[in-house]
Amino acid sequence: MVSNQFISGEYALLLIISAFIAIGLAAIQRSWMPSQRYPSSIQWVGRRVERFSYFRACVRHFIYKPDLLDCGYKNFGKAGQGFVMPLSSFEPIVILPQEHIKWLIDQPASVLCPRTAAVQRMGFKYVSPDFDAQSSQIIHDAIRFHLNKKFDTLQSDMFKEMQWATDSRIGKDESWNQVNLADAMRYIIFHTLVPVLAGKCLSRNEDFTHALMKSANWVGAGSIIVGQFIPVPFRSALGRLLQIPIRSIQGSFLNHLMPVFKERLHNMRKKAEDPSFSFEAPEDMTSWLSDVILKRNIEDGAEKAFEKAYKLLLGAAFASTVLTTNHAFLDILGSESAHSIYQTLREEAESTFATPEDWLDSMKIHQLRSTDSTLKESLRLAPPTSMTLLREVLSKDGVRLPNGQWLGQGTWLAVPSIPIHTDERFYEEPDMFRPFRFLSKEDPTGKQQSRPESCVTTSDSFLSFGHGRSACAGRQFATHIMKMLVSYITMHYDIQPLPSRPLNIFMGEHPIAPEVQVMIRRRVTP
Ligand code: HEM
Repeated sequence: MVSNQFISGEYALLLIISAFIAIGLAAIQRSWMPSQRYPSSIQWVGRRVERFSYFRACVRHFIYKPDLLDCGYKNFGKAGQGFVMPLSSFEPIVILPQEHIKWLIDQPASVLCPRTAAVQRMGFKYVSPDFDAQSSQIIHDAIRFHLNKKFDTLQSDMFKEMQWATDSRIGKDESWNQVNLADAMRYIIFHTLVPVLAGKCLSRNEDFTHALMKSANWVGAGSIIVGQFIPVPFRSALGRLLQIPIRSIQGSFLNHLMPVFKERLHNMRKKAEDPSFSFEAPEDMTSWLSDVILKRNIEDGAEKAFEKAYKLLLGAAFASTVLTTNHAFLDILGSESAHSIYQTLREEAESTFATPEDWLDSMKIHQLRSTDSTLKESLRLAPPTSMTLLREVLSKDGVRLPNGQWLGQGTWLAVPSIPIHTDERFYEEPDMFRPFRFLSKEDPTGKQQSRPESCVTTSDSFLSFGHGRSACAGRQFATHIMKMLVSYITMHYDIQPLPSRPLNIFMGEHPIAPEVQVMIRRRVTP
C-alpha cells in the first residue's frame, strides 16, 4: 500500500513535469513560430507526421538545403501552388509560384511590406542597429538623384583607381602567378569605388579602404548568421556581441571619413547661405549624402544621419558586387568553352577600348554587350539569394493569393529565384552556363526579340536584382563597375582555365563562390 502510494505519487510528479515540459515546448514553439507563419491551407516541404512537427522540420533544416526549395518548386510551385519552407531560424516562409510575382510586386507596401521581414532576415536590425527608415530614405535619395545620374562623370577617376589596383594586386609580371581570385576582386572593386563612395582625397588610403572592406565582410557575414541561423529570442544578445568588433571596424573608416564630411557639409551650408562663397562640391557620395541631409533639414543630427546612412550603404551592396564578379570569372574559367568565351570577351574589350582615352569615356561601357550578357548569365545561375522579393503581410485582414489561398497578418512570403532561373519553361538548357544567351533573348514562340535584354533589366524570370518598385537601386552602377573590370582583366591578362566550375557553397540561403587560386599572367605587350 505504502509502495503503491509512492508509485502513484512518483507517477503524478512525472505527469506534472511532463505536462510542464510539453506546455513549455508548446510555448517556445508558439513564440518562435507564431501560427501565422505556418498557414493551415498551405502544404509544407520537409515536414513529417510527428510530434512538434513544425519545430522539428525547422531543426532538421538548420543547414539550408537548396534541394528542398527545388523539391517544393517542382511539386507545388510548378502547379501554381505556394508551399511553406522550414528554415533554421524558425521563421518559415511561404514560397509563391512564379505566376504570382506580378501580383506580389503590385501590392502596396501597406499590404505586403518589403522592409519589415528583410531587416529581420538580413539581421541588420541586430548587427547594425542604426538602421532606420530615415537612413534608408537618405540612401535612396542619394542613389536616385545623384549616383545614378552622375557616376558617369567619375569614369576617369574610377578607371585610374581600377587600373592602379589591378596592376598592383595582380601584378605586371609576364610569367604565371598564383592569385586568390576572390581577394583580388575585393581589393580591386573597393579601390575602384573609393573616389565615388568617399572622394578622391581618400583614394589609395590603404587604412581607409581596408576598413571599408573589413566592415562590409563583418556586417555581411554577421547579419546572415544572426538573421538566418539564430532564433528570434537569442538574436539581440548575439547581435550586441557582434556589434563590438563591427563598431570598432566602422570607427576606423569613420575616423578618415568624418573630417571630410564635416568640412564638406560646412562648405555646402555656407554656399547655400551665400551663393558668392567660392566652393564647388566635388561629385562623390560624401557630397551627395550631405546634399540630401541638408535638403531634409537634418540640422542637429547631420553627422549621425551621415554615419548611419553610410554604414547602411556599405551593408551588402558592395559585397554583392564583389561576389558577382567572382562568380562570373569562375563561370567563365570553369566552362568547357573557357578559352573561346575569354577570347570573345577580350575581342569585345579590345575593339571597345581601342585607345587609352576610350577608357575615360563612360559611354563605351554600353557597347560591352557580350560582357553584359555574361554577367547576367552568371547572376541567373547564382543570384545573391535563393529566395527573393521577401515580404511580410501587414494588412490586418491578411491577403488572399491569386489562387485563392489565404495568408494571415505577419506571414512572410518570398519567391524562389534559383528554381525559377533554372526552369526549362523560361530558359533553354537552364543548368548550362551559356554566357551569350541574352544577346538574343530566347522566346518560347521562336521569335527573336529585337532588343536584347541587358543585365539591369529585371523580369519575372530574372530576379537577381529583385523586380518591381523595390528592385535594386544601385544595379546600373554595380553593372558598370563589373563590366569595366571584366574588360580590363580579359584585355590585359591571361588566366588558365579551371578543370571545372568549382561548386558554390551556401551561407544561409546565399550561394557563395568558393575561394579559388587561379594562375594568371600579364599579357606580353606587343
Ligand atoms: C551585383 C551587385 C548587386 C546585386 C546582385 C544586388 C541585388 C539586390 C537585390 C536582390 C535587392 C533586393 C530587391 C528586392 O527586395 O526586391 C537589392 C536592393 C537594393 N540594392 Fe542592390 N545589388 C547589388 C549592388 C548594389 C549596389 C552597388 C548598390 C548601391 C550603390 C545597391 C543598392 C541597393 C539598394 C538601395 C536596395 C534597396 C532597394 C529598395 O528597397 O528600394 N545594390 N539589391
